[in-house]
Amino acid sequence: MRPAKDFFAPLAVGAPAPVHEVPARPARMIHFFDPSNPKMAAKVPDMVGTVDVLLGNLEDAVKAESKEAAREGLVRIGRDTDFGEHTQLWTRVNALDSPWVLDDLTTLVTEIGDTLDVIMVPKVQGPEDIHYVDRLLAQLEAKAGIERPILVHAILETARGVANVEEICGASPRMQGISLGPADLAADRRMKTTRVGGGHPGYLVRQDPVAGADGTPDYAGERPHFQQDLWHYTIARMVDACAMHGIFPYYGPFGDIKDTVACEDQFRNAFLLGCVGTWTLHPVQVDIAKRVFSPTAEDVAHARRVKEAMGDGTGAVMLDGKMEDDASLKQCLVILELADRLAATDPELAELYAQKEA
Ligand SMILES: CC(=O)SCCNC(=O)CCNC(=O)[C@H](O)C(C)(C)COP(=O)(O)OP(=O)(O)OC[C@H]1O[C@@H](n2cnc3c(N)ncnc32)[C@H](O)[C@@H]1OP(=O)(O)O
Ligand SMILES: CC(=O)C(=O)O
Ligand SMILES: [Mg+2]
Repeated sequence: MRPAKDFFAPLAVGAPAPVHEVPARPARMIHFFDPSNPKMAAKVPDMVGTVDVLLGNLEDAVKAESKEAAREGLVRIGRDTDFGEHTQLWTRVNALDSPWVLDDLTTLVTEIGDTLDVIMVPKVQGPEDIHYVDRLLAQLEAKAGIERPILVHAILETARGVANVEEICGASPRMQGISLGPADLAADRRMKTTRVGGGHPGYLVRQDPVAGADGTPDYAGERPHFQQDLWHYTIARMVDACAMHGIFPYYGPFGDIKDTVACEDQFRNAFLLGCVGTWTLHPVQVDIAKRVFSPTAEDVAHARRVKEAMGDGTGAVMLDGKMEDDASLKQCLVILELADRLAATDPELAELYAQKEA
């Protein structure tokens, strides 16, 4: 165990000092692209400013024969692209047990480490995986003369990872956040869904049977049923672990690209439960993520009214027939803080929220 006094000490001589608080930069959508795919890579410069995070993916979805091309492509993009003030560059490296990850980390940190904001580590099993990456990054940062620490994001996609999620979140001051990895997690848990995220029509609850003419339950009669969220438990657990450690939870991929309606539902469930963003796999998902992970103008206006009505923040008042008090004010302050943060980087939202105020 690392004692508290050493928690924020650099792990290599010459490495930058770890951050004491993870910067709350907007990351409503982490947009995935394959740097070995020339068509996708060519679109990256035009996406700057339209997405909060561009993520060069090196892991799953990149063919084994293209791993080196993806790594080299990402180095080129990192060197040649101006990411501006508001779009971050992240990467997802290959898994820690793969033959590619050591070269991924070594190459990326030494070649474009000062441009990379966050490294996403897949299939994290426990704090030991984060400790390994933490020390190695410190060594590489020192070697490359990088002046601010690169942050680490873990994907929650194994049963062991879920069991250890609190320890993973607290394993290093580099920990920026966690994303749900529903595909690998489903396989690892031996769940029986073959979908990449989203619900399943078989996972439902059904209303009790009503009594038939003879007074006995009519099991064959019409009985409303409702599809349930397969991911609720894991997302809720991830949100609590992240909140406890002051880092950020994200929904992951929604693989049914054509089903934009269910995609929006899944994203919104995650937003309401506390996630700050999601992955976008295709350009069609970007606006959905932007819409869902930005509070609505109505929510912002309501939160402002509660804040106003609550004066010094204590006591209870009635507003539109509803009780508001110290606790509901805190809920409203969450919305207002997020709205202010997003408006600072998104002029359209700034205007929308200001209009509602006028
Ligand atoms: C479980 C996990 O690990 S999830 C994370 C790993 N998976 C990924 O990263 C997947 C990323 N996304 C993709 O690979 C692709 O979007 C696919 C394979 C899902 C669909 O690709 P396509 O069949 O080419 O989609 P489609 O034909 O609708 O693409 C339309 C245009 O958008 C482009 N495009 C598609 N996805 C992206 C993207 N993620 N970023 C930028 N541009 C994209 C295509 O190149 C195409 O460009 P064009 O009009 O110049 O030809
Ligand atoms: C997100 C991811 O990697 C997965 O679902 O497996
Ligand atoms: Mg995965």
